[in-house]
Amino acid sequence: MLQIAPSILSADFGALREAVQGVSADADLLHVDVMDGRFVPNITMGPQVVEAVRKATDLPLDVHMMIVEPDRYLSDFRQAGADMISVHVEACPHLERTIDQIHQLGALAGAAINPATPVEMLVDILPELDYVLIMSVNPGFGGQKFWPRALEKLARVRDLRGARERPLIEVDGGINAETASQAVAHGAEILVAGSYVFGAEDPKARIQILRQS
Ligand SMILES: O=C(CO)[C@@H](O)[C@H](O)COP(=O)(O)O
Ligand SMILES: [Fe+2]
Repeated sequence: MLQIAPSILSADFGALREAVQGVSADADLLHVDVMDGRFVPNITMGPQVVEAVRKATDLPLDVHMMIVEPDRYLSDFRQAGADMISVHVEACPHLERTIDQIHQLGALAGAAINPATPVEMLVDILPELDYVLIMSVNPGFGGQKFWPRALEKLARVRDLRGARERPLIEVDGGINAETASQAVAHGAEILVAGSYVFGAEDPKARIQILRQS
């Protein structure tokens, strides 16, 4: 079943609780973008914000760590309420150990990859992953244009997975009604959408449109 994960990066931070509660009945997950100004050229939120969001909703929290040395913060984010944690392959020299740590903390573990990183980097770790996050923009900011070659990458992960049910395939960046349909046709099972959902007057309606992809 297709899962829709609104990204709070594009929500009104002055009214974050209301924004989160406004989508809680319609979304499947809530996506939280953690950026450190080093792995990506932007700084966003830390465990305190995750804790606040945790109190505002029962939705599973999907925390996307765009930081260097994510191992140092896994436990803090888990304690703050993260249910799913993805780390970037490009930031993890010992990815297997990092994925194992996420599992030991009791969360689902995902590996995220930038547009320029081939999905084949994941071949040997694939059976240990709960999900793969394919970036369809260069990470760092919301509101960017979908990178069409991400579609081939989605299809390649689906091929690599073969007959197994896991890892689930998540796509993140530039998702709207049109790109959502294309992504789903190429294997996406979790759609992250920030500006398309929270930039709209009626975020719930946008979630319903994505669900029809
Ligand atoms: O991880 C990121 C950006 O680095 C995303 O999760 C964005 O929040 C998606 O925003 P839109 O492209 O949907 O506006
Ligand atoms: Fe993200």
